[in-house]
Amino acid sequence: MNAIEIRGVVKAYPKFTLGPIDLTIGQGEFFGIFGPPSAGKTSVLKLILGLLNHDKGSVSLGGADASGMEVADRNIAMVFQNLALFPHMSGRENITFPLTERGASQAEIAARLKAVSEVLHVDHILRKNPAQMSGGERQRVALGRALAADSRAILLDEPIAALDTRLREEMRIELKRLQRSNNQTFVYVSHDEEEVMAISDRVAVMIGGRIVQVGVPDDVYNRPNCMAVAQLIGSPPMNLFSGRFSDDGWHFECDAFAAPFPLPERTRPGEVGTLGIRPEDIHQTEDRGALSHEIGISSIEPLGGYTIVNAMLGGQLTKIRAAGQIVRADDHAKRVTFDTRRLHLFDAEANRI
Ligand SMILES: Nc1ncnc2c1ncn2[C@@H]1O[C@H](COP(=O)(O)OP(=O)(O)OP(=O)(O)O)[C@@H](O)[C@H]1O
Repeated sequence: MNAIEIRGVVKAYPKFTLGPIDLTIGQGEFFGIFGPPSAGKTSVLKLILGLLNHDKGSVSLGGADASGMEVADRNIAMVFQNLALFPHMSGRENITFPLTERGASQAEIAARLKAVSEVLHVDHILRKNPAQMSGGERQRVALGRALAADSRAILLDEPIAALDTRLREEMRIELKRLQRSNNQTFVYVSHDEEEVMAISDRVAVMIGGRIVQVGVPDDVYNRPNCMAVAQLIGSPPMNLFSGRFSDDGWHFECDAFAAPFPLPERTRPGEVGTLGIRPEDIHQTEDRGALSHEIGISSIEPLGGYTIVNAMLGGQLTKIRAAGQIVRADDHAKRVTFDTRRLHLFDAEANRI
């Protein structure tokens, strides 16, 4: 049975319309929602939690219609970005708050606290107040509170955005481990594509109040269904060349180049379109054939294990991701070739061909 089903949901704010949203999240799934600021990600979580009433459509939880169901009856926990811990309560009181609220027995509270402390390693902070905790500790307490409630699903809204990079990476691994060991449904919102791609079983990409693509991270990265997703996912973003598909159906022509690419049958000869190529799919070559292009290197950014080469290709700035540490522009070839198995073609409406 699906943990969460959203069907045709629309919510109109005065200046923003969310939806229509259709989303199915499976029991035990780690589901990521990714999108730029103001895409509507938090609003989707609020719909699930019951903090937001929709104008149209339906939300079901565990197969039951949740319309009109009170927040407390939905049995869903949420970890907010600001964590929303009670400042006057200790770590222990914060974690056990939902259990105390619903009148759980002292024995149950003790058992749940023990279980949560074991997985989150929070024993040493149970007596501290939030003001005495580090960012990572507060984070653990907020998660502990969500886990202690033993809810149907946990919604996490940018839960680690405020932490430093190293701690974020640690927490990411910990979150995934927790979710797996509890086999609990997690819905994880982030505007950090690397984070959401690394942690999620499936990802929904939201833009302007709509979900534009849902898929496993590999699919969203390798088969973005429109140019907007292609540009949002991947860093540096995909290089896009606008041009047209030649009349003979064999070439893509643009200002930067006209080259024979094995265009799929679905492309319409003579139509305008866009060719996309990810920075890591452009390679150095000595070959001077029709599939190679001359570049003029404008700058290089050595980033440790790889180097970003900023180059002009037929007048267009093109990002190339080269393996290894390149420190001088002269150490990179002045010709490149595209991996033709990894081209992305988009039609005049910016949809994937
Ligand atoms: N209660 C509200 N009343 C009116 N407009 C709202 C309300 N809540 C959200 N909005 C608007 O809806 C849009 C989406 O907001 P939402 O917080 O869902 O997006 P988000 O993707 O989570 O953004 P962010 O990443 O910046 O947190 C925004 O333009 C916001 O101003």
